[in-house]
Amino acid sequence: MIAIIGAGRMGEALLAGILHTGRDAAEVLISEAREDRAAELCQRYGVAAASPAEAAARADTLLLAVKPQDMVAALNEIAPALPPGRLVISVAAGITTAVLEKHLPAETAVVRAMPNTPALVGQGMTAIAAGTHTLEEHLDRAETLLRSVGEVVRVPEKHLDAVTALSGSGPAYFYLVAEAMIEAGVLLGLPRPTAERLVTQTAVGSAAMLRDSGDHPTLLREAVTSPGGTTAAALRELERHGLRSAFADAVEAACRRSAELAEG
Ligand SMILES: NC(=O)C1=CN([C@@H]2O[C@H](COP(=O)(O)OP(=O)(O)OC[C@H]3O[C@@H](n4cnc5c(N)ncnc54)[C@H](OP(=O)(O)O)[C@@H]3O)[C@@H](O)[C@H]2O)C=CC1
Ligand SMILES: O=C(O)[C@@H]1CCC=N1
Repeated sequence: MIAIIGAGRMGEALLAGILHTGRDAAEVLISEAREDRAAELCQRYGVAAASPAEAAARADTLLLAVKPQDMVAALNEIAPALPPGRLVISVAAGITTAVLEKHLPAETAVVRAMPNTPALVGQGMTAIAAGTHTLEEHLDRAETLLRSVGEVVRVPEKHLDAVTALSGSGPAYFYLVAEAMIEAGVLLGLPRPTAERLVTQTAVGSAAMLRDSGDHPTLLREAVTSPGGTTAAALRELERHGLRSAFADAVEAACRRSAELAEG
């Protein structure tokens, strides 16, 4: 039995992804603070709801997806009901395995994970790191579970704030670029639905090339950039507006914020 504690946006993405891979809904519990949200998800996905303590007592694997600011309160709710031998996976930004272990019974196996919302469609990217009492078997279990919603990599925990800044928050950066491109198309007089369709399929096609061609992004970009052509004119403007340093600063800010969230 798996329990998802905190079924907000990320919790739902993981829930949908896990069920999509054929796991029986009777084997999944959700625990969600907002009752109307819990009822809606139970109806949509056919899972049952439980209190955090009941979920802790019944599930072998607990997936904690509450906001970092709510994590200690959630840990305090589940800790008294958690039998030995359970696996606790947290997806909260910034919350270290040391914090998780401090608020759980001694020797609890914890895994800190950083997924992203494309898990909802089975295209997530998750990085995982082990806690002090986490055995290979626990990491394998976490990896198998999270692989049901996309790709998984193992990283040392010291890299998880950077991972959070890059792939955890990353979908938002791509969506912002998509929004900006759609607006630029509308500015040039394209009907909005046409601009949306052009940008969406361009994003999908570019992502497929990035993943499947085996070529570095630089090579792919160069292949689009004809000498003296339109792309070179556009890229010069993006460089002039500091796109690369904007990304460097943005990702650094996200990494710093992730580290701050650990401090509560
Ligand atoms: N959104 C994303 O793309 C990603 C998010 N994450 C991490 O996932 C976590 C959740 O983020 P997100 O889904 O965006 O946030 P949400 O606020 O959408 O979801 C969290 C949910 O948990 C509920 N909740 C709070 N406390 C408890 C509790 N004790 N027991 C049960 N439910 C509780 C909240 O209710 P209420 O609103 O009433 O507080 C809310 O519905 C965060 O820690 C975030 O860092 C990780 C990777 C990506
Ligand atoms: O914005 C956040 O804090 C969370 C963590 C990564 C993505 N969303």
